Amino acid sequence: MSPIEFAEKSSVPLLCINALTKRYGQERAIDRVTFSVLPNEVLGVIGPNGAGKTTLMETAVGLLAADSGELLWRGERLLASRRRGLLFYLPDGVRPYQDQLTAEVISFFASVYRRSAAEIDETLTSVGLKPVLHKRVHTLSKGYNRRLLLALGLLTPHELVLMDEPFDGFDLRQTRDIIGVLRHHAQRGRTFVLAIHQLADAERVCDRFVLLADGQIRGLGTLDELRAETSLPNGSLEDIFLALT
Ligand SMILES: Nc1ncnc2c1ncn2[C@@H]1O[C@H](COP(=O)(O)OP(=O)(O)OP(=O)(O)O)[C@@H](O)[C@H]1O
Repeated sequence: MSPIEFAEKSSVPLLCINALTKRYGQERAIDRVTFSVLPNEVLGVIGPNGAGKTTLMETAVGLLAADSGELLWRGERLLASRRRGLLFYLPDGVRPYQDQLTAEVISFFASVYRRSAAEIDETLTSVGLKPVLHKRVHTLSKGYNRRLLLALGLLTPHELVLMDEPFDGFDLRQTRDIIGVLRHHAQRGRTFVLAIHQLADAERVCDRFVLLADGQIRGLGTLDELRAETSLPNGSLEDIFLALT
């Protein structure tokens, strides 16, 4: 592919979310949310508790039915029936196959997606899961359960992986390691959408940000774009979020 073809291909959004709205009764948990996800980026959906991050992810992947709005995949309408094959979603706080050994869960997932022994080994090493392979999933600590979820996400072939609070349960050093893993996979062709409420973590891992409050987008762009928009040339993501909400 020539450099020009590559640039053109890269500038087509992988996913466009157009005016997505989801109500619970009278409450609009997300309200006409519109943004694009670019190939190979790490996009952060940032917002405080109750902002609508989980609802946005679950509506986008089709777990919840939207009240209105649509999704486009590489410019074409994406029906709910095709989403499972294109988008992989890692929810917050689930424990997959609780009674199984961690090694068995990994091995099952890897066989479904035909991963080689080398790919499995690399994934287990990168997320630091090897010390607990002999343990049953329900006995894993919160941080190790999170590592298991990350490993499962990385073993899938999906181009776009959405993760709800991927750093929850990690200390500073573990968060830094996992940020490195996600950035490495983004460089190799994966795209990530991460719902994060810790602004400092988000600032370190994400290329661009969707700032969400009360179900509505309050800001969208790179840190530099958001700094320019808020006239805060040296502002942190936290400063920007406070200025916009
Ligand atoms: N099943 C539900 N029924 C009714 N209201 C709901 C339901 N799930 C979420 N909500 C409401 O929708 C709004 C958005 O919630 P959501 O869980 O999407 O936010 P969030 O940003 O993911 O929050 P957190 O960071 O606390 O997980 C909140 O006001 C919440 O109370």
